[in-house]
Amino acid sequence: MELIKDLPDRLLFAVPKKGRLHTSCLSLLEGADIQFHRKNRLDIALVKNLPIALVFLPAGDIAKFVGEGNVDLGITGQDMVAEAEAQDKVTEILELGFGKCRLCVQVPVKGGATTVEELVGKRIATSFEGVAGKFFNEIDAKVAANFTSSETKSTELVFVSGSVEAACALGLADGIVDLVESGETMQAAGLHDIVTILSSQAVLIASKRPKHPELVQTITNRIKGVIAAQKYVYINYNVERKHLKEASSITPGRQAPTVSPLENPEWVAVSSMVLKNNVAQSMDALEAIGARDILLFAIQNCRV
Ligand SMILES: Nc1ncnc2c1ncn2[C@@H]1O[C@H](COP(=O)(O)OP(=O)(O)OP(=O)(O)O)[C@@H](O)[C@H]1O
Ligand SMILES: O=P(O)(O)OC[C@H]1O[C@H](OP(=O)(O)OP(=O)(O)O)[C@H](O)[C@@H]1O
Ligand SMILES: [Mg+2]
Repeated sequence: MELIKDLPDRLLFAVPKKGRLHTSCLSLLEGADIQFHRKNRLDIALVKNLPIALVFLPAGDIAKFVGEGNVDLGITGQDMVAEAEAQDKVTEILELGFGKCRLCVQVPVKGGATTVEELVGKRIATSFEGVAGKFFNEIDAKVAANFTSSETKSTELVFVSGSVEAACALGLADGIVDLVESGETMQAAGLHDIVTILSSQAVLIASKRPKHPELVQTITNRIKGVIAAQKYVYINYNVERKHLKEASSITPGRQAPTVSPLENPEWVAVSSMVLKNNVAQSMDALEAIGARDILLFAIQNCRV
């Protein structure tokens, strides 16, 4: 097959083929000008404008492929890296700011355990057998150490691949370990969280010895640019020269603000990058020192 023949010379970049991270990954690739056409049902797509092939894989398998060096680069959740026990086998290059969630121990609100220690010896449903197993092994050992009897209780893990929240209501488990973002699914199932095992977000990961290190750097720089462009906006305003010091402290920029002279020597034009989530406060503060014609621009892309 033509496509397979082309792969050895290309950097392989694994992205989630579906699910929560898929759409955000596609817009990241578009922002980084990584152009490809994915044929229907095909999980490999050659990039048209760079020597890269995208490999569409389940988010849960990506850390393993990157860790083993089968692919150079990947995007997945930090929870998946932990579950694959790949933290030491991959380099986490960049947090991507989406797919934010927490992996939590959850129990029924009514009549459930109030501490994780109370769950020792009981049944826990989860798709995160690795992380949850390690967590409860430690709790089991801690409880056993405080117990004089020689009998140690082990918490039983019950593997379920999805809809984990249903397990308690169905009588399959006494608690669960699963992801929480808004908390909507958990609340709808009559559960609440008693412990956060880990916090997670999507990350760009690379294998320890990538076959195409320069391309890894190029893609990293491009993705950094897209993320920075999403985080910042560009502000431009006029202010009296005598207020320039205050103005600069309101909008310091990443290095320093750009200051340009105006026809009126008592005034200057200032432009600067500002964090999007601070921008209303910055505009209020600028207005308060008499700045005029305050304009805000979206940044399409940048390198910082
Ligand atoms: N509700 C959520 N909010 C934010 N991020 C999430 C959420 N659920 C999952 N994630 C992140 O997305 C990753 C992939 O989860 P996703 O649900 O897409 O995979 P999956 O459960 O294997 O697939 P599917 O649910 O389609 O069967 C998770 O490992 C986690 O990092
Ligand atoms: O706190 P929330 O915003 O409600 O999100 C949490 C839910 O999202 C994920 O499920 P997903 O939609 O992937 O379904 P799944 O159980 O089939 O994996 C996760 O497993 C939780 O069930
Ligand atoms: Mg899911």
